[in-house]
Amino acid sequence: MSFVEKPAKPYKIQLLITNTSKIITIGTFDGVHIGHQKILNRVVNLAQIHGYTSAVLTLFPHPRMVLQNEHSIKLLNTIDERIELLKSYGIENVIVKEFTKEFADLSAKDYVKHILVDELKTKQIVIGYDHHFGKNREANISDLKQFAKRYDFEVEEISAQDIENVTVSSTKIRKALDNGEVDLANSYLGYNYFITGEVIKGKGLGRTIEFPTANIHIKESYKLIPNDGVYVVKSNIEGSIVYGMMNIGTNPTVDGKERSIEVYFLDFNQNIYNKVLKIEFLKRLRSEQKFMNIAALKAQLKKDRINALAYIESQNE
Ligand SMILES: Cc1cc2nc3c(=O)[nH]c(=O)nc-3n(C[C@H](O)[C@H](O)[C@H](O)COP(=O)(O)O)c2cc1C
Ligand SMILES: Nc1ncnc2c1ncn2[C@@H]1O[C@H](COP(=O)(O)OP(=O)(O)O)[C@@H](O)[C@H]1O
Repeated sequence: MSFVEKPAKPYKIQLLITNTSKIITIGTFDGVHIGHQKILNRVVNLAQIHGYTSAVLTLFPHPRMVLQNEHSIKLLNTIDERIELLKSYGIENVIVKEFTKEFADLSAKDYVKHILVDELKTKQIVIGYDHHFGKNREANISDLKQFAKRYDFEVEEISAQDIENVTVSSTKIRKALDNGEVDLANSYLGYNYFITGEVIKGKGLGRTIEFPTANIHIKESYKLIPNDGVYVVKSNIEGSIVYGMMNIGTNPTVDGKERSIEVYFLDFNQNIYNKVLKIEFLKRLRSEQKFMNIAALKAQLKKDRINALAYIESQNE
């Protein structure tokens, strides 16, 4: 199977903005990693103390996609995944603003007055010391503190020290995944890196070698796919945890041209065409190889299965 890179469609998100006083933090939060989680925790705790709604203002598409027209940029989460992750850490109101050229052109004052104060009813902002905002990133945290006095909200600054103490970054996680180091990425994320996609028809070859594979189609072309290779993975299929081994690559043995993502699920025999699966990466087993023939590939798949089972057993002890 293949997944075709389509240009990202303009994304319209209609999410309810609650009509309540809010404590918010603002950012891209790509990955929602352990550093982000610390900030989210602070927002959730303060919201409870003050009786505010905890909220995140996040922008989509990524500013670089819009301002530099960079379509090659890959993100750790699709926008839907980002919303779900933010909610899973206790954020009550996730507000996604479409990042357009017009949005980027808002002056710092208009952004604070119209969006943060009037529209979102912000009472407190938790934000990093180096945050910039408004047209051309014209305003900084000391400007924000001036606005706070004028419009009656509070600013809690996260210090340079606190930010440097968190040695994790979205960039580091992207690099780890580009190298296939999923266990390193998982330790930075605080959860297992995952993809979400629909099971589509492949060439029908897998079944003939007794390794049927679910071919996964990810509709968001900006989603980062880990480096080509074979991985132990896990999914929840209709309430049951199912382990599997995934191949990401071009299937050189059968002279494949396009990159595909396919999973052979262990101890599993169900038709799952058209189902949308969330699949977590657990461990990298090996690189994709070109074998002499299909029999050699099949022999390797049997070895992969033994290695995958040994890994799963070692984790479940
Ligand atoms: C765990 C796993 C590992 C694989 N490793 C390789 C590999 O190293 N080289 C390769 O050419 N194909 C590899 N494949 C892909 C097979 O070539 C592929 O499953 C087969 O072509 C069937 O494709 P289909 O589902 O589109 O019919 C692997 C598949 C799986 C599930
Ligand atoms: N153990 C399994 N792992 C993955 N898919 C399975 C398994 N058992 C049955 N299936 C089903 O078989 C399909 C894969 O069969 P396969 O012969 O590889 O065809 P295709 O190339 O069209 O995906 C999957 O999409 C799924 O619906």
